[in-house]
Amino acid sequence: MIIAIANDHGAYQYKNEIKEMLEKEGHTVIDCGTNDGKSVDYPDYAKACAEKVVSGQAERGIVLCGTGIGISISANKIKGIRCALCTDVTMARLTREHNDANMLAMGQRTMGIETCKDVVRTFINTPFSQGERHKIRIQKIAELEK
Ligand SMILES: O=C[C@H](O)[C@H](O)[C@H](O)COP(=O)(O)O
Repeated sequence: MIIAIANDHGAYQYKNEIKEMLEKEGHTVIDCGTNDGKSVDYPDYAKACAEKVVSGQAERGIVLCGTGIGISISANKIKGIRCALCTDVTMARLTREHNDANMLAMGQRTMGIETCKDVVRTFINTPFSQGERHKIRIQKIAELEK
C-alpha cells in the first residue's frame, strides 16, 4: 500500500519509527515532513498529507502531532478526508469497518510507540465492512462538505 505520512515537531520521532516499520512490512511511504524538532504549524502538514490522499497518490494517510488532535481537526477540513484520531486498536478497527476512514491521527505525547504501531497495523489491514448503513452515513458526511 502507498501511505502518506506527516507530522509536526512534536511527533517526528514516532513518524520515523512508524515509517521504518511500514517500509519493513512492504509498504511505500510518502513522507510529507517535518523531519526535526524545529517548531512548525501542524495544519500545514495535515494539508500536505491529506492532499496526497484526495489526489489518489496515496491510499491512506497517517498524521501525528503532540496529541493527534490539532492535526486531525486540520485534516478533516480537506474535502474527501475522513481522519480518525485513534488511541487504541479497537478504534482503529471500527473506524475502518464503519467510517471507511482514509486517514489516521495519533499523538506522540499521549500514546506509547508500541500502541501506535499496533494501531497503524490495524488501520492499514482492516477493510471497510461495506455495510449498507455505513455507506449511507458516509454519503451523508460527504453531503456535509457541500
Ligand atoms: O494539537 C496540537 C498538537 O498537540 C501540537 O503538537 C501541539 O500543540 C504543539 O505544541 P508546542 O508548540 O507547544 O510544541
